[in-house]
Amino acid sequence: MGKGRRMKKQGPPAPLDESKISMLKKRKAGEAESAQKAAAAPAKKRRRADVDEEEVVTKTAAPKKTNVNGAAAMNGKKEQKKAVSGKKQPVPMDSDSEDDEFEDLDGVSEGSMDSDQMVEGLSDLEDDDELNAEDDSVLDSDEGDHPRETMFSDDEDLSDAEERLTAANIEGLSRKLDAAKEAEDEEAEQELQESAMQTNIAGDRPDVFGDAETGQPGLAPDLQLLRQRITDTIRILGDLKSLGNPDKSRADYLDLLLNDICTYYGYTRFLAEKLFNLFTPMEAFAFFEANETPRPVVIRTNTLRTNRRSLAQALINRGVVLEPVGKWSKVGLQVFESAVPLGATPEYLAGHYILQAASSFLPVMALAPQPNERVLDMAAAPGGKTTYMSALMRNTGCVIANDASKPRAKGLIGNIHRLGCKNTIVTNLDARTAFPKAMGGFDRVLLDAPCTGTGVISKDPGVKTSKNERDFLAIPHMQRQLLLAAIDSVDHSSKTGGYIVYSTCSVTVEENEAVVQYVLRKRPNVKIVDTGLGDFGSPGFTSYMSKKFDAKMALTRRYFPHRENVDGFYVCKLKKIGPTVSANPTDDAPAATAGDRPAKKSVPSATSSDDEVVDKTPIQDEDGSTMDFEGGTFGPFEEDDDADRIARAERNRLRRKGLNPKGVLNKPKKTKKSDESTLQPEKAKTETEATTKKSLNQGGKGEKKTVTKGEKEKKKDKKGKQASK
Ligand SMILES: C[S@@+](CC[C@H](N)C(=O)[O-])C[C@H]1O[C@@H](n2cnc3c(N)ncnc32)[C@H](O)[C@@H]1O
Repeated sequence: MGKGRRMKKQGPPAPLDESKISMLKKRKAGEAESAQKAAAAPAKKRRRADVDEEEVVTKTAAPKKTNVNGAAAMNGKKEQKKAVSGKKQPVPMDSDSEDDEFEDLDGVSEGSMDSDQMVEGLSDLEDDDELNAEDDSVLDSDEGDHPRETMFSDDEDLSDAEERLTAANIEGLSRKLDAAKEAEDEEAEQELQESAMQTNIAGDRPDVFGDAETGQPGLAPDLQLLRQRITDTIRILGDLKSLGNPDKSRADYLDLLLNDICTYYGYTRFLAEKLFNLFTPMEAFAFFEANETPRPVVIRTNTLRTNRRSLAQALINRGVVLEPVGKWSKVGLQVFESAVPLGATPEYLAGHYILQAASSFLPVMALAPQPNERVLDMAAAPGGKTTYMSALMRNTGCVIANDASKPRAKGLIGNIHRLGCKNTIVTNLDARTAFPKAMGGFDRVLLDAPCTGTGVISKDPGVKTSKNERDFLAIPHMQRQLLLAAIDSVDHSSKTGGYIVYSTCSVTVEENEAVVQYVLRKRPNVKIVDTGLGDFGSPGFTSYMSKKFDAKMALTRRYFPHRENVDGFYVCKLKKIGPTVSANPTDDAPAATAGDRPAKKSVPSATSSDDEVVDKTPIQDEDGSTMDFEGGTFGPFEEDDDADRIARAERNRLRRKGLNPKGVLNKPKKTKKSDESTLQPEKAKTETEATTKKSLNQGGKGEKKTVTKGEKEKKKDKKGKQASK
C-alpha cells in the first residue's frame, strides 16, 4: 500500500574509520614496502578473484572450522549485503600479509571474504569508538592472545563497567541517530515539497477539497491521488494562513486528512485519530508509513550457551548476512538476509539465540537483574525477556516466569529449556492477584504488560481495525491492576534492587503514562527513576491534551518505528521506597502482601489481618523534601472509577448495536462474577484479549477474596450511586 521504505539499519553502527586504518597501514609497513605491495596489488587481486576453495580454507595458520560452502555462499552475499546496508564492507582477509587486508579495507579488492573475516568486520564495527592509533585490533588473525578478543568479547556479560559503556554507547548511538534523522527529515521534507509543487503548480493554494472524490463512486480510491492529497493537506496544515482555503477551518483539513489516512492505510477512524493525536501531522504521516514496513530482524545471542562472535561466525557459515545490532547492545545481531530459516538452524535448536525484536531488549536492560537476585516476570510468555534476564543473572538466583495463558506458558517452557535457563520456575497464574499475597519479596519485577499492540502494527495489521473504545478502557484497567500487583510484590528493602519495570508494545498514552500516573497516586511508596537507557528513544509525555503528569514522567522512555526503526515501545522504571500502602485503603492495595519483607525499624509492616496497616509516615524524596501525592502538581485523575467508565462504555457499545443496555446488562447471570469479569468481551478478538478473559476467569476460580471493611463501604457507596443514577 504505502510507498516502500528501504530496510534501515537498526541504529547504525559507526562506519570504519579510514584515518585510523591508514595510520595502522603506515605503522605496520614501511613506505617503501607499501609501494612495493601496491605495485603487486593487481596481481594479487586477480589471484583473489580466482581463489579456490582450498585457498579459502587454508587462509589462516590456525585450523579453522570454516564451512567451505558457507564461505562460498558468503562471497556472493558480500555484494548483497553492501546493497542492503549501504555501508563499507568488513575486511576480506588473506593470510599473505596484513597489508593486503588494508588494501581490501580501502575497497580496492573485489576478493572473496570468508566467514571469519565477516566476524572480524563485525568486531570492528562493534568497537570502533575505542580504536586508537596503537590499536592492533582493527584487523588480526586468529592466532595468539590478540586484542581481537576484546573487540568481539567472548565474555559479553554486563559487568558494571560494561553497563556504563553500554549506556555511553546508547548516548553515542542516539546522537548519531539524531543526526541521521535530521538528514532524513530534511530529505523527506524536500521530497514532499517537490512532489507538492509538481501537482500544485497551477496555484499557490492547493485545492484539496476540490478533488475530494479520489475515485468514482463504487470504485476503489485512486491511492496515488489519495497519497498526494495527504501530503498536500499536511503541507497546508503546516502553513494554513498562506496555503489554506480561507473558507475552510483547520478542523476541516484535519477531518479530511484523517479520513484519507483511514482510507489509505486501512485504520478505523477511532484508532487513526488516537494515533494521529500523538504527533504533528507530518510526524503522524511518518508513523503511519513506518507501520507499513517490517522492522529489522534481530536475534539475541544467548550468553548462557555461546557468545556473539561465535554465533555470528556459525551463522555466517550458513549464509546468514548479519551485523551487530548497534552499540547499545552486546548481544543483538541484525539479520539482513538468510539462506536458511532462522528458526530451524542447529544453532537455534541448540539454544544459541532467540529471535527477539530489538525494542524488547530494552525493558530487561532497564530492569538490570543482578546475579543471585529473586526476580519476577509477571507476564512472561513466550519468554524473550525471561531468558534474557536469566542470562544476565548468569543462571544464578531465581526467576519466576509467570503467564496467565496455559498454551503460551507451554511455549515459555520450551524456550527456557532450549536456552538452558536453569534458574527459572514457570507459573501459570493470574498475576493481578497471585503474587503479592502468596509470593512477594522480589528484588525486581518486570511487567511487560498485555496491551493493544499499537506499537507493532507492522507485525499485526489486524490492530488497525480490531481495537475499539472498549479495549482502550478494559486493557489499561488490567494494566493498572497488574502494575499495582507488581509494586506490591517487590521488597522495598531489597539490598540490591527494589525495582519494577513496566513496559508495553503500545504507543498510546492510556496504556503508558496514564497507567504509571495512576499507580503513582495509588502507591505513594514508588517513584519513577531513570531507565538507564540513555538518550535512546524519546522522553515520556509530562502532559497530554488536558492531562498533566508527574514531571518525572520524562524519565520514562518511548520508542517509535519511524524514529528509532524499532517496534513502538514504552519503558518505565520505578523504585519502591517504602512498604506497601495505599493512598486509598479501599482500592486495589491488598490487605496484606508478602511483597515487603518486615521493615527493620519502626515502619509498620503489612500483616495478614484483614485490615490494612497504612503507614502514615510521609515519604521523603531523595532530597529530603516531602512528596506531594495528593492532587497538586499532577492530576486530574480525581476519582478512580474504572468500573463505572467501563460500564458506561459498555452501555454505549450496546446502544450503538441497537440493543437496550438495561435489558442486556440487567439479565440475571448464572454465576456470580466480579465487576470486571462481567465487562470482558464476549468474544475474544485477539490472543491478548482471550488471555485476559481466561485469566479473569482463572482469577475468580478458587480465589477466596478478602474484603476489607473499606471495600465493603465502597461497594455500598457504588450501589447507592448506581441506584440514584
Ligand atoms: C506482551 S506479552 C508478554 C511477552 C513476554 N514478556 C516476552 O517478552 O516474551 C503479554 C503476556 O501477558 C499475558 N497475560 C495477560 N493477562 C495476564 C494476567 N492477568 N496475568 C499474567 N499474565 C497475563 C499474556 O498471556 C501474554 O503472554
